[in-house]
Amino acid sequence: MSDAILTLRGLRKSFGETEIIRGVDLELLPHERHALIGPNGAGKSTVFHLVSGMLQPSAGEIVFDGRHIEGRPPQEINRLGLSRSFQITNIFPRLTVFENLRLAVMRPHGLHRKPWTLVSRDASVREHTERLLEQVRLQGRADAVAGELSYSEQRSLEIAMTLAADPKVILLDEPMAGMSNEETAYTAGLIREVSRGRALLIVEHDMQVVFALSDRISVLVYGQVIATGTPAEIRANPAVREAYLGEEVAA
Ligand SMILES: Nc1ncnc2c1ncn2[C@@H]1O[C@H](COP(=O)(O)OP(=O)(O)OP(=O)(O)O)[C@@H](O)[C@H]1O
Repeated sequence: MSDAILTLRGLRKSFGETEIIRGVDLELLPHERHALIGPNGAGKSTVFHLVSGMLQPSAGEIVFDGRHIEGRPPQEINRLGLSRSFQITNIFPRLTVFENLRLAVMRPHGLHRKPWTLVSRDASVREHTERLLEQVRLQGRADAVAGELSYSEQRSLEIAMTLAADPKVILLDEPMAGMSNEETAYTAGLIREVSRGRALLIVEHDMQVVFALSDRISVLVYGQVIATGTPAEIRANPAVREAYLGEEVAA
């Protein structure tokens, strides 16, 4: 019996004749920060698409919190407590920060239309939204139009939206892409805070961030996990250095 909150077993995905994910095994423990790294085209985003339900696996199992979720629709997987970062394109640019986040908070409550609960629900939705804004330090920007936020502020909003349903597992796909060093450091700190008490699976190309943030790292090369271990173990692994890291992080 495994303690993992998320388990991938023999996961495979082909596009036409080409097998891109070639038997991936991976375990995410309940409170760990786990990075999935690997060269361009290794299949990292495809793994995320499979786990979040955007793509159907060709074979294999995905077990989340004791339930098989392979092939289930994204909304259902999300409702079970696995949340993938919303891309910036999911932010409504003309709505305010508060309005965007409130929509994300309301989504898991469904569309119950019981008038006698509306007032109390409104208050709790507002409270929850404010708490999330504080958590990602956007409370001062609540009334700003989302489309006018800076890039890293948009990413913070995106992270808050990911947290809205209080997920057990968060998947973040390249959250630092396109950021300056300063923005990267800020966002890394934020991710560290908001992932506390949850499991995080992150795909990120910035190796400094990956090695500083992760409890464990899995290395995906050509659709297979060639190693999983602590940052120190991964850094010292000869196969990983040969296939991916090279001398970059050898020091
Ligand atoms: N829908 C698709 N149809 C056909 N091939 C695809 C499809 N999606 C991805 N691929 C191919 O699968 C391979 C893995 O892509 P994927 O985006 O998962 O890699 P990645 O590790 O996330 O890469 P990067 O680090 O560059 O983001 C690539 O060769 C890509 O061209």
